[in-house]
Amino acid sequence: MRIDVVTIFPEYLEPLRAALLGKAVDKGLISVDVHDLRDWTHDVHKAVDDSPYGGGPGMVMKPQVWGEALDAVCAGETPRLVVPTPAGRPFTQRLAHEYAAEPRLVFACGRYEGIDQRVVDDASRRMRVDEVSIGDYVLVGGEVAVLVMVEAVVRLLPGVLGNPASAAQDSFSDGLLEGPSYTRPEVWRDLAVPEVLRSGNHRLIDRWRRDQALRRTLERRPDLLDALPEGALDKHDRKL
Ligand SMILES: Oc1ccccc1-c1ccno1
Repeated sequence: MRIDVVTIFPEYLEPLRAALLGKAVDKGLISVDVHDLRDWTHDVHKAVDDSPYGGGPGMVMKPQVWGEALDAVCAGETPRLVVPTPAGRPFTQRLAHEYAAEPRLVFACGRYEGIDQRVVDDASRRMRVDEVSIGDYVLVGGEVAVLVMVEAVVRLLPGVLGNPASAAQDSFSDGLLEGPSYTRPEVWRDLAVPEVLRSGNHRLIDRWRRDQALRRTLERRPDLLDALPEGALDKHDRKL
């Protein structure tokens, strides 16, 4: 997978070269190129924003600069363009899986009051464009959202995680939140590991884990239960 990021703060994306993601680059599983948007300015001040039409607070990122940058960065194999924005569709594990199947992703990091909408409208004439939110809160810029999305996507690629089964048992992989996890010692500060996990009875252990996941999902994210496909809950699940 080829990943490109366009930003006015390239240093914000340094974590993409560290740890798991850095290893994925070293293994040749992904390539990551970060581009400074200001490289496509032509004025001495390297201006990337301007006042909003219609008035209002803040500044809007200029279409000319973004247009030239995306023309250059998106050249070659047509990418899927992802634009983080608080006004975007939710970024979910399902969307992460979709992105993990893409050969090329380009991320456009907006700042200020956002990017002139015509940049998305123009790009949509040549490639698939997603305006995506990582949650219902406001950040200063899209860089942090890109770090979140790239990590969620790249960990799904074959060969990235040490144990591929981990991704298969993720929270959300079966539509539910993951239940609690435990490791040694058996008792810690008078708190004991649930006995069933030490029983060696894997049928009971699997049932207990499923019950814990259902209870946690019901308590914290009942909306996920409503979104489960027909037949996802068996008769035991429905008794909880
Ligand atoms: O708040 C933002 C500002 C710029 C770019 C993205 C965001 C955002 C907030 C939530 N998801 O994305």
